[in-house]
Amino acid sequence: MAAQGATPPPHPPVENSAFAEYESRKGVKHLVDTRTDHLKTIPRQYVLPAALRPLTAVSPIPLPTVDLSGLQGPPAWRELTVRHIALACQEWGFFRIVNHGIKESLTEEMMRTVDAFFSLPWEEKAKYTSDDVMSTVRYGTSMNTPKPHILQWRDYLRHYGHPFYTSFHLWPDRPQNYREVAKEYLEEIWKVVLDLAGAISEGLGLERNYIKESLGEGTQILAANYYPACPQPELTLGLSPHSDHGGLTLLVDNGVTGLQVKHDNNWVPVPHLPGSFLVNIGDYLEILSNGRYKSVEHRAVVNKERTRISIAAGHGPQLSAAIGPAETLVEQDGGPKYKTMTYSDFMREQQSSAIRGKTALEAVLKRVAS
Ligand SMILES: O=C(O)CCC(=O)C(=O)O
Ligand SMILES: [Fe+2]
Repeated sequence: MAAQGATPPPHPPVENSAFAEYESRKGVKHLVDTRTDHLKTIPRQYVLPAALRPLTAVSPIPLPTVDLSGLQGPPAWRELTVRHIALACQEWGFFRIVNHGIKESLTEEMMRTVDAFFSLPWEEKAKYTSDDVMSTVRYGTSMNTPKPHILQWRDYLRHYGHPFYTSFHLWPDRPQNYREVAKEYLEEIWKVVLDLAGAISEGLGLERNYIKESLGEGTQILAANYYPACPQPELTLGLSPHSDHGGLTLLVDNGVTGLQVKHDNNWVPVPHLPGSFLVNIGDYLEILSNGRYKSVEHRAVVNKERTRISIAAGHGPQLSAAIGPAETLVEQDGGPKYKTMTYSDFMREQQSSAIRGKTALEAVLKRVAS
């Protein structure tokens, strides 16, 4: 019992008595939709300790914006674009691309289709739940791991993309056009990723095809995130700080801001820019570049008014590939900074952790040091 006269708690008590473990597995959209009394406070399972709450963002600082059409231009223009990308990778690890060739109408259709998927009855989406973090198609809530953790205000759909023969037949078949739209979208994204891979290889002083060859058949993973409006956004997060395990992630949202990027130890909010994609460096490229480029921590905050949807497409090599630093860079640096391991082992480790940040990558670094 609280002592009389004690300081009141910093936020109103959370009305969560009926919110059982089983209910939380149904996710935040289900929680918000089924509360006819209008949820005013969030269940305590979502309340972060004070130190981890999203209070510390600084004002937006413009991210580098790269005009990708330069990669198709005359050699001097291409060279400038390659340098622009290299600088953005070095300084930020996060940048915007414009004139990337993906039709805005396709991105909008993909966004509507994803929205329609999340709007399906919970029982339909539940067909895709799985405790296996490597599952080909997976619908869930909070973080990817089934390990106990403070819950996050996020539902997600995650599945493999290119090469499509491994998973296409297992993707959601509702809404009816999901497979068709998602395939077209992911195919277009894959082309842009190959263009970027060529430019990034050159920027690192490697052959233009270096990253493309290292990707091989590749592993493309789509993560669609659904963050409903939240009555107490200051107490929780949509997605906790993490880096992406792949090399390059292409990200779009539905125009509702919420992404924050860690830059110079500050959380910087990233505003929406219509028609652009955000690109970020993930762990595989940090490893391949022997640490010249760093994967960047980012997180998603939620808000009181509007549902936010984001679609991230991550790209790494095929699962069986050994990931390690490029030989040429290792020679220049006098040794590898990361141990080589298979991409699937790395991904499993990263996706299983309930404390994210860059823990999986740090584990790889430690193995080299010891
Ligand atoms: O919602 C966002 O903006 C971030 C999503 C994200 O980081 C991810 O899915 O890996
Ligand atoms: Fe991410």
